[in-house]
This record gives sequence, structure tokens and C-alpha cells, in this order.
Amino acid sequence: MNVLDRLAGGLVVSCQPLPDDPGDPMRDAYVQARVAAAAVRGGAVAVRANGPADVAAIRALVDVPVIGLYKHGTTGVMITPTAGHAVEVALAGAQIVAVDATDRPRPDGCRFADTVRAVHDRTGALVLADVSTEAEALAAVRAGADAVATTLSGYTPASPPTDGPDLALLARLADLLPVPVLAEGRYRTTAHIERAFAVGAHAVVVGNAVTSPLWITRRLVPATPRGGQPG
Ligand SMILES: CC(=O)N[C@H](C=O)[C@@H](O)[C@H](O)[C@H](O)COP(=O)(O)O
Repeated sequence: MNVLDRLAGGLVVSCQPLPDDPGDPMRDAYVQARVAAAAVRGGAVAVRANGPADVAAIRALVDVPVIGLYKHGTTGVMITPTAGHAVEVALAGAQIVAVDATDRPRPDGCRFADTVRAVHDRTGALVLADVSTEAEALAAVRAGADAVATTLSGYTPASPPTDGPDLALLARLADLLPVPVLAEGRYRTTAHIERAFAVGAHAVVVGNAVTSPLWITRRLVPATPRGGQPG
């Protein structure tokens, strides 16, 4: 069975520390592996994780496919920005490598297509193109991406931020593309997940709403009389 088939119709849980908080106590490969194991026990069909150390620790503990990425940098292309990052995370055990497929400049001056070629030529992994627009998705498929995810919608200059998930982009991509389309980015409720599958998602990825106590607590605390007042 193709590794993408193992994701079909299921929930993928993204196990990552908060990218914008270097002090997140969850920033630890052992911790992320335990979080991943809990997600799998709860029914996740695959896990998404950041960096070779977390990917290797998770692969050692769970039996489901791992989508690996390698975040680097603080602006622009940050999700697996170079072919080197992509190959490294694949060699750490990711069966699928998530790569920013926008047309923004990359730190090594290479193109998304170069990363796809490097991953396919040098590892057995597949490439998941993280996109923010329809044009990026079409270009990613032409460049050889094996699957596409809506991950970056709301996080690039080409895609306005929204509170909820970008179901409109998901529906267009599911309709247009010859490859599986994963719903990712701000999926937080069962209603979001049901809507994603209703418009053709291959799988739905949920991150912070499941795996970040820091993110969840920060959303709940403002509803208390104490608000953000320290103890
Ligand atoms: C934009 C970006 O860098 N997204 C990252 C991609 O790996 C993660 O920070 C997200 O948590 C992940 O996509 C899941 O999304 P959400 O946590 O909204 O369910």
C-alpha cells in the first residue's frame, strides 16, 4: 500500500512545539514522541513532526507514517527551505517530506522542483507541497509533488489571514488536482473536519488544537477574570 493510501479518510496529528515561542517546554524530542504515541492511540492515521530529532524519536515509537518537515529561519520560506533540509528529514525517517511550495525566494537560491528531485532521487520519501494558493498548488504538481496541503493559506502575502480553515481553497484544490489534497491550517473542531471531507480532503491535519498545551491555555485564559495576570 502506498504511504499516502494509509492516510486516506483519516486524521493526521501535527506534533510540534509552538514555532513562535522558543521557550515552549514541549520543545523536546522525547516529549513529542509521547504526544505522537497518544495521538496514534486516539486514532490518528499519521503524524506530522518538525526536525530530524523529533522525526527519529517518533518513528521509533509509533507505527504510522510520519510526515516530516524541517523548520528553519524566521521569515519567508521556513518549512523545509532547502533540498538539504528535505533530504535530512527524510533520512531521519520521514516517509513523506512537507516542503514550502510557494514561489518565494529560498535561502539556497534553488526552486521547489529541485527539492522534489533531490528527495525522489536520494531517498524513498514522497513530497507533500505546502501551499497558500491555487497557482502554487498547480505549479507544485507540475514540479512533481506527490500530494498537496493547504498548510500555508493565511500565512503568506498571497493569502489573507482568516480565523478558521480555508475550506474554499481546499475545495478548489480537491476538485482540480490529480494528487491527494490534505486539509491543514486552523482545523480545530469536528465540524471543520466533517466539512473538509465533504469537499474532498484526502486527510485532515490538526496541530495545536490537539498537541499544544501552551497554545490551548493561551486561548482559554483570556476568558477568566484573572486574564493574563501572573500568579
Ligand atoms: C504555517 C505553519 O508554519 N504551519 C506549521 C506546519 O507544519 C505548524 O506550525 C502548524 O501547527 C500545522 O500546520 C498545523 O496547523 P494548526 O496548528 O493550525 O492545526
